[in-house]
Amino acid sequence: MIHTEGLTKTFHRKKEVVEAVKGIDVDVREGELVAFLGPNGAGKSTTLRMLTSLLEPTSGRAEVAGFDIRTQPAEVRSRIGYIGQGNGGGFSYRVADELHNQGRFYGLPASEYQRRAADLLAALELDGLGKRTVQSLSGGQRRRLDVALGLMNHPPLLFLDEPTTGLDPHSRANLWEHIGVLRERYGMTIVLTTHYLDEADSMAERVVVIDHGTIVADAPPAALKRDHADDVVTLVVAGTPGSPAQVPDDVTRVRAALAPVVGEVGGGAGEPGRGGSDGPGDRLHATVGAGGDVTVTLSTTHGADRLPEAIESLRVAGLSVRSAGLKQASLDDVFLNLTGRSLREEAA
Ligand SMILES: Nc1ncnc2c1ncn2[C@@H]1O[C@H](COP(=O)(O)OP(=O)(O)OP(=O)(O)O)[C@@H](O)[C@H]1O
Repeated sequence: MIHTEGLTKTFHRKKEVVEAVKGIDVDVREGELVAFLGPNGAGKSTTLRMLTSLLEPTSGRAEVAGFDIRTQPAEVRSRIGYIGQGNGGGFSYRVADELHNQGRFYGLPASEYQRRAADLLAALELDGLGKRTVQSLSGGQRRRLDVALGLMNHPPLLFLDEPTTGLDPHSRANLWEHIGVLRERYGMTIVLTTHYLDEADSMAERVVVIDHGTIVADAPPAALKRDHADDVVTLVVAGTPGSPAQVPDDVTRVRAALAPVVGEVGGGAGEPGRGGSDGPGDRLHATVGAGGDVTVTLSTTHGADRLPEAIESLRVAGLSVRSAGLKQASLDDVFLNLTGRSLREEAA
């Protein structure tokens, strides 16, 4: 559906030169749901605007739905839907009129655009609102109208630029539900941008992480987390009551008990474990707190498995676990490890 080679875009604004996109190579297969994830100004919208033929690339090439974005923009446009960041409907217009006008733009006969409009209003739970003006709709309804407008030409490929930004959590979930239904019904390929980490994680089949105009990672969310981030298991183990002289023994006992869980290579504080320097492996840190308890943190790719194994190993060794916790790897950890910055903090 999409194939790009070295796509770039440089803006010249007065004396300022902004290299918004610095060489994007990406392929999207038919039926995929791909999220472009990155902080503000990363180049996501600019990439989307080039792929939709709204913006001419500075260099590089791209084929979208089988057509060249530079030389065959009309063919591209007739096969895509594009839902930009702003609301598409004119505020004082009626909902149904907006949809019908969109159908006319695509040269559909009246019977066809009326049928499609009615179908989409029903599919997006907007039925009954056709006669209302756009400005009278709620934020979530307005965004769903945007989606309906983008689907009037039944495009095989849909671009959504930050579809859920500004919506409350309920409306976000609701819009996603509708996108899922539409995808099933029309078998669309979907490319969207977002800076909601949770959304990219749970909804996208593939996440393309963009930073400073380049792709820094491109994989399914689970693979990104496996390859670029760790789960962290935290355990507090009761120390032996008595003199401070026993402290090193407690740490040694805890380490010995956890050695089979961590694996043959892992175990040294701060040392790379399985996976070596090529990727994250198990890493164990054990320190003694003021109260004499041993705090263990285990960085691992399989936290949900390691946590019960670790508790059981400590129990078998006669050690008592006071508390245990698991923080699973997130796409923010992935972004942090790849760029040295937190996407969550930048968004805030
Ligand atoms: N028309 C333009 N003229 C000059 N600079 C531009 C123009 N459009 C975008 N830029 C700049 O290009 C860079 C990338 O912008 P872009 O909108 O693609 O980022 P983004 O990742 O979509 O960000 P956001 O999440 O905020 O939408 C930014 O520095 C932006 O200021």
